[in-house]
Amino acid sequence: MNINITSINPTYFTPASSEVWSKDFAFLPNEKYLIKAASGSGKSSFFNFLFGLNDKYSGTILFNETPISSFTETDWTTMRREKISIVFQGLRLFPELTAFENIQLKNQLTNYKTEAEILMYMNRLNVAELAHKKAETLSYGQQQRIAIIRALCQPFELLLLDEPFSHMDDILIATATQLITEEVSKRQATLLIASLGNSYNIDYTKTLLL
Ligand SMILES: Nc1ncnc2c1ncn2[C@@H]1O[C@H](COP(=O)(O)OP(=O)(O)OP(=O)(O)O)[C@@H](O)[C@H]1O
Repeated sequence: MNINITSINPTYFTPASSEVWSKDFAFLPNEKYLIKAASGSGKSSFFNFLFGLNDKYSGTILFNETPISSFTETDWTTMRREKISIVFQGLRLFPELTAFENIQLKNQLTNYKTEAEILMYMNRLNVAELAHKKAETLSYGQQQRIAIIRALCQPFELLLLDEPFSHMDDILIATATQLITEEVSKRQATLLIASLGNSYNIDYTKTLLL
């Protein structure tokens, strides 16, 4: 998916000058971008615009030439099932469901991954033994790993990760970035990672300061 952005700004606050707000730029397939953002600079707003959860902006965002402001709720539901996947800063796991159920809930919409593949991902991120524990009983770093696996268990052309590794140690981050970049390359997808500082040793096409 080609994403073209022309001079966007949130309508509800005046952001400081940056390489995102009021600028023109593109995100291309099979490329990785780091959005380096100070707290409060509007990183969640930017991701919510791209995920269709917030349309309070001026300027234009095009997905393959189509302004996303023209999408209906049905269009967005399809986009979120087939084209865009996200790890929210607040994760948004279902606390009463188990780790495995949280992943399957998303996966079952498209049956994108087999149960064996999901368990293999859980093994790689060292959470397989937690599969049947309720999400609310897991540490935040464990929940982050579940949210990452959930995001990978659906089709996508755009993967949005908002501070996805904040509670993970360096070894786990290296494993997670390996898994994520493998999946992104396989699908020729666009990866956007928002981070307050760390760039996680990923080979980015471009870093944008927000
Ligand atoms: N839907 C909204 N309506 C009105 N104001 C909003 C809305 N969403 C965010 N804001 C405001 O916009 C500003 C930027 O918020 P945002 O959550 O986008 O920043 P952020 O960079 O993600 O912050 P942090 O890194 O601290 O989570 C804040 O002052 C926030 O209160």
